[in-house]
Amino acid sequence: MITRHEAARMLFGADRKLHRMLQYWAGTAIMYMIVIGMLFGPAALAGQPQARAICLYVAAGVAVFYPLVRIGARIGLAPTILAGLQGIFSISCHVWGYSIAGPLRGATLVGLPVIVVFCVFALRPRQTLMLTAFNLSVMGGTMWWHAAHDPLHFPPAAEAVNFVFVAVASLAVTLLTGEMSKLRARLKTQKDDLLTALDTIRTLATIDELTKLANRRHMNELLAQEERRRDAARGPTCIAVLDIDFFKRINDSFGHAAGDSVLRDFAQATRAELREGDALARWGGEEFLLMLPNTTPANARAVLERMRARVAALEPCDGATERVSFSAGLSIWHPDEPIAETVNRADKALYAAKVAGRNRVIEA
Ligand SMILES: Nc1nc2c(ncn2[C@@H]2O[C@H](COP(=O)(O)OP(=O)(O)OP(=O)(O)O)[C@@H](O)[C@H]2O)c(=O)[nH]1
Repeated sequence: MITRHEAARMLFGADRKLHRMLQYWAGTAIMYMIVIGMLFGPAALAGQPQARAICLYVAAGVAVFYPLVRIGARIGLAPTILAGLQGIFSISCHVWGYSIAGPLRGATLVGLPVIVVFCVFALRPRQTLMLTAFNLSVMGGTMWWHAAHDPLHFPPAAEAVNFVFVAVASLAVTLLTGEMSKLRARLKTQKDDLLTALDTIRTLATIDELTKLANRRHMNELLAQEERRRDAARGPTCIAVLDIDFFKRINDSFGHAAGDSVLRDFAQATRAELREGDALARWGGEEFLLMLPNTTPANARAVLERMRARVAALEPCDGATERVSFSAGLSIWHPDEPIAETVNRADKALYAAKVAGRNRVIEA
């Protein structure tokens, strides 16, 4: 059986924008049904041709707009065009209804300002004003024509008063909805600005500015995530701490800017060896933390050796003869051990690699 949610999805589509447009369509369809049904339903049922014709016209119009909205969304038809067409259709219904509703015609005038309200989300304030001007000129022309040709049923004084009322109401609604549109546009700009700011904050909170690798805070989150995911069925997780050798010498001999450049090149070279799911972060000054999930120590060592080869191939800084190298301590995470302890062991292994002469990987 189809659930309510599935039925709504079938009728209004999955896309949020289309969903909203079709909801508006449904809103107007219900409004037409109520207004036209009340004004002309009984007469149409009694076989009165004018009443039947307007009921059919409205039903056909409503039916045509449903596929038009759906197709329009697919082919990228501007919502302005659709809203304009629906506005014009609605005006024609009102004018026709006004002409044939007899003493009940005043009721159709109430609907005129409502047209503007329904179009406000798709039209810009100037377009809404144009629609209102069109609306009032067509309705005003109709009233004038009837008053001139059938003053008995359309007394000129009453028509003039009706027109003034509908014009005042329509203009007031237009101005108000115009203000609403401006407010919406301002809110949208503010929302976009906030999203951009949020994006920047997120980047600043997770990325190291110099190397563009994950920063220490983000790496801690990834480690905690890995710890929570602890899954015996998966392969082991390896952790390595990498440290550039004699980095202070680079700084001291060639300046801080050269040191920064080495850090950037180092990050780019080592990152090139990562698979999806691996993580490399700047852990501190010239120290980096590598997490390789689902990787055996032998494979982790192979990754580190490839990184070492890439780093060794980097051009030394201007004036330097020695190439950049790094030392690393590697440890495997035992699932019964806190992951921070695995990092500690890798750190100790790194120290051992430094003591043993640097430019090497030592396993904890
Ligand atoms: N250029 C630059 N240098 C940094 C940055 N962060 C830390 N450093 C420097 O990195 C150097 C690290 O020096 P040490 O801890 O003595 O290590 P090392 O010279 O690499 O010696 P070993 O690790 O024992 O091989 C210090 O001089 C820090 O000032 C940075 O962002 N940019």
